[in-house]
Amino acid sequence: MILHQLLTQLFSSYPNMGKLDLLISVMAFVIGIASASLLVRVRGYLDQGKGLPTISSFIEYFESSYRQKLPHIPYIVPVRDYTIEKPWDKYAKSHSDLFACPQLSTPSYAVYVTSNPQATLILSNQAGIFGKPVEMFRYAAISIFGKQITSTQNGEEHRRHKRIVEPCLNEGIMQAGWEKMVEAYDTMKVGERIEDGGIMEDVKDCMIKLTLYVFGRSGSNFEFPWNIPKTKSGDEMPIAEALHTVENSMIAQLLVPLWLLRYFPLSSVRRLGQAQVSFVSLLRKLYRSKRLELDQSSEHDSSAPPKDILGALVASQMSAEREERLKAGEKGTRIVGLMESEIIGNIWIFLLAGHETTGHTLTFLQAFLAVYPEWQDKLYKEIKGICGDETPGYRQLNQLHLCLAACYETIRLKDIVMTLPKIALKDAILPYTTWDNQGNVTYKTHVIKKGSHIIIDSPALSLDPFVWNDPEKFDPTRFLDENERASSLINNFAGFSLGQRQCIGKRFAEVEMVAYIAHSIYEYRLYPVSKEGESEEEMRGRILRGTEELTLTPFRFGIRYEKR
Ligand code: HEM
Repeated sequence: MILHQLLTQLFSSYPNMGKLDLLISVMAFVIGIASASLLVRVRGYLDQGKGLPTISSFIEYFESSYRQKLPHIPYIVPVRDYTIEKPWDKYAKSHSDLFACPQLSTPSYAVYVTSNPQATLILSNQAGIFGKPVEMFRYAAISIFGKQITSTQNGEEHRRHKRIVEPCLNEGIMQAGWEKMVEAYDTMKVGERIEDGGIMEDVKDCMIKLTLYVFGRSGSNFEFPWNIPKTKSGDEMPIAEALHTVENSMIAQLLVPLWLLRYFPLSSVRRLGQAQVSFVSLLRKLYRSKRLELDQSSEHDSSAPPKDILGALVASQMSAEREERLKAGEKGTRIVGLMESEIIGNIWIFLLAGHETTGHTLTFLQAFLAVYPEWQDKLYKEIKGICGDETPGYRQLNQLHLCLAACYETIRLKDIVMTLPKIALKDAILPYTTWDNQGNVTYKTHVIKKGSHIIIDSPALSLDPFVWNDPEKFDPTRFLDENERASSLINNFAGFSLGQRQCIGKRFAEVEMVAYIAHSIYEYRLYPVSKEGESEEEMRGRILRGTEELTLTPFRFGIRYEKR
């Protein structure tokens, strides 16, 4: 209507011009103004980055799931400038640990990438000045089932989620996590036929199944067969199959709308939609029945906290509601804690953030141990020294320092999450350093305008030679307590992020990983499986490499498990 009126007015104002010519002229004028304002903005961001080395790009470069798949086109799609193979290289070449990264696709804000340790601490700890860029695609996409903690902004919204989510990862859940991992490990040995030794053909696939199994069993005691059968299409899928299918198609689940998945002409794609629908509907039913169960049991006995994550989440929510009722009496009708969709969203994020990260770390860890067998001997010595002839148990967890250090060292060298984006909520100043060929460092600062995005380049930070001795070397002892630099290194280690937004499942991941590694090294020696005609060097390169999917993802490789 408005458009019609505008056009009528326009045509009557220029009666001597043809309608088509007039329209073309107006469009050219609008495009010209838009391009000029874009250029002015980009120019502004170039000015903001003055004095810094620059990597320009036409695309939103920090959405990791796709950048590695694109061809390298300088200034347009500068794939090689951000290589995941050698993350520190770009800083080494430019002698600076802060870059300006103007992106034509995001003209409303400036973008920077940093690997500076002090800047990382400031960005992580000053939550009122640096928030989360929650409008970024990655955070918006993962809220498909309901808002969840990872995509909340610092402050009230994040506190509301954390208040409910954090208490559910309690001591009981940690112990259950250990027990379920041991159960998963035993199931895996049978499923992969390696009980008496043999080849695990696809380590990544096995570790993903393993951590999914742990999530399913500690999530809500779901039945989890090692080889999950496929149900007929059209049926509601059993939870293990729904979980497994959703997990296997994470990028499609996040990118493709549900209606398209459900009505797509190919049955294999429709199956993905069916898995999503089943997954959410099963979680909803479980949530409601858990509430009912806890409601009834609390009338008789409130002493035993639930030992499954869903139960603990529901208990945490119900306790927030009870607290509110006590405070407000009969008037206590205000909604507190999380809505049902947010509970589902948080269970989903536990799955998404929890099992793939842990599975990939365990895969890379086994690759490191297979190519550096001396570390297997050291781990075995620690495990035997602490557990003797008993198989490792949860009570020994806090003594297995080298096992835990090996997990940290793996994440240092193979940073699974890869980028930690932040947004300046106010104008701010960030430190950075430059250095000359002799290694003489100059400390500098840069003004960051409100609204700018700053990406913490955690893989590069973990390889910074000014922080880590011999950074490329796999050496877990750098994380041991007796090493005097260890505590300061751990405090600055960004593999689990830092500050208020640090990984909430860090301890759970540590429990799972130490349980697996302590059990497997206690029982087996691990050997890499080479391909025919492959040199030692090539084999190492192959099994230690990864690619970018949702997280840093190992390629397919096998490991021979030999019984000790
Ligand atoms: C080796 C395993 C893991 C690694 C390396 C890891 C790493 C990370 C990182 C780097 C972040 C920050 C992400 C960002 O700011 O965008 C994060 C956040 C998070 N992680 Fe993990 N994680 C691991 C395991 C887990 C597990 C097992 C769980 C759940 C049980 C979990 C749940 C979460 C949640 C809920 C957040 C969001 C926290 C918040 O925003 O307050 N993670 N993780």
